[in-house]
Amino acid sequence: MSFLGDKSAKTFVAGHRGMIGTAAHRKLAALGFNSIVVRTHAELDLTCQHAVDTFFDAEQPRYVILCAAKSGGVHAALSAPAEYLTKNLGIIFNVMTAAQRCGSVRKLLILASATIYPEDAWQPIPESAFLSGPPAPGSEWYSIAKIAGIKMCQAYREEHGMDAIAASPNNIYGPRNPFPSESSHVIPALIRRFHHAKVTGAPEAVVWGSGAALREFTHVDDLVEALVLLMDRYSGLEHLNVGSGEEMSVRELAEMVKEVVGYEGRVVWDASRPDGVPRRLIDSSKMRKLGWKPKVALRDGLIEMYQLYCRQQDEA
Ligand SMILES: NC(=O)C1=CN([C@@H]2O[C@H](COP(=O)(O)OP(=O)(O)OC[C@H]3O[C@@H](n4cnc5c(N)ncnc54)[C@H](OP(=O)(O)O)[C@@H]3O)[C@@H](O)[C@H]2O)C=CC1
Ligand SMILES: C[C@H]1O[C@H](OP(=O)(O)OP(=O)(O)OC[C@H]2O[C@@H](n3cnc4c(=O)[nH]c(N)nc43)[C@H](O)[C@@H]2O)[C@@H](O)[C@@H](O)C1=O
Repeated sequence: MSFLGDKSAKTFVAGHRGMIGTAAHRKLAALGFNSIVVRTHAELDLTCQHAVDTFFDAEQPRYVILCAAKSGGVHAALSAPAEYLTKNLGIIFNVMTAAQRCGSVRKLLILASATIYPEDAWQPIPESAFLSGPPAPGSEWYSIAKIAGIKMCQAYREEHGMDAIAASPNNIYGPRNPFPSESSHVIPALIRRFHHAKVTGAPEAVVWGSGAALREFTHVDDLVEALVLLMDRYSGLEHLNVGSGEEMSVRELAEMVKEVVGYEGRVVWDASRPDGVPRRLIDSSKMRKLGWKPKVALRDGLIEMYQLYCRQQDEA
């Protein structure tokens, strides 16, 4: 039976309070999945192997979508290398070993990342660039855990016949409650900063780096459409890229966020902050061949996020 034909099966969405996990949970509920299993971080620490084993033995899920991770933006990943490496390795290791051992799991999907690729990879980066060189410095701690996750999916498929797959998304953005902190990814950080500058009447607002870095932004609702498609129709050894294909500079992004927020002051670039890799555009043609087509235009997604931010500010 396919994933979409099996909506009463127990489906564990790990990390359902995070940005992607929330959207995945919402999407599955809307599709009619009626046995979704969730645990908060406080209820189940996925870095604790014994707790994860006990949970899988008790719940016996049939499907697992692993959205839990130690995740953050360019600065956060640079400043906590040990945490990014060990927590992400621990979560992936514990969930995959427990899923294999408990025997109930028919399919498992992990979220890798487009940061797995080397900085000098051909752009748009195809899946075949995987392990063609070391991952870009700065985020390598996080990336090595994601690389290990992809290799674990491949090893478990080869040795145990486990249907374990991996998606590698590029920069994802979308609604989230509570709104992410300043140390998070670029889009929520800029919404916060431009809004604050607007309401305080500040003449200028600071944006990190040079503005020259190129990034590809994909709305979280489009990503979860891809995840559902992968759960339903894909059972390959290779991880698949998920990105909108729309590339822009951080400078262009900052101008768009500024306009959506309605801030009329000046943008000042803080060159002491990291740019990260100069360019990261992935080739998602394999995902598109499966039938995936991103729908949310960046400007519309930004408007939705800013409205949410204003509502949250009003309620606070
Ligand atoms: N956002 C992006 O641009 C991209 C994300 N990804 C990957 O997608 C996945 C989801 O990302 P995203 O939704 O943005 O991340 P978030 O940080 O929004 O969510 C991660 C969730 O995982 C939970 N979590 C963290 N550690 C543990 C733990 N030890 N035990 C249980 N739960 C835990 C967090 O809970 P708490 O907050 O309580 O710690 C949080 O709810 C991650 O694997 C990430 O690496 C890949 C590419 C791009
Ligand atoms: C796929 C991959 O995607 C992400 O990696 P990232 O691209 O490094 O993410 P970011 O959102 O931190 O930065 C993007 C760009 O934006 C610039 N920038 C400007 N001003 C701010 C700012 O205020 N904050 C931040 N964070 N960045 C800023 C910053 O200098 C950089 O050039 C992670 O989610 C990673 O986990 C992941 O998996």
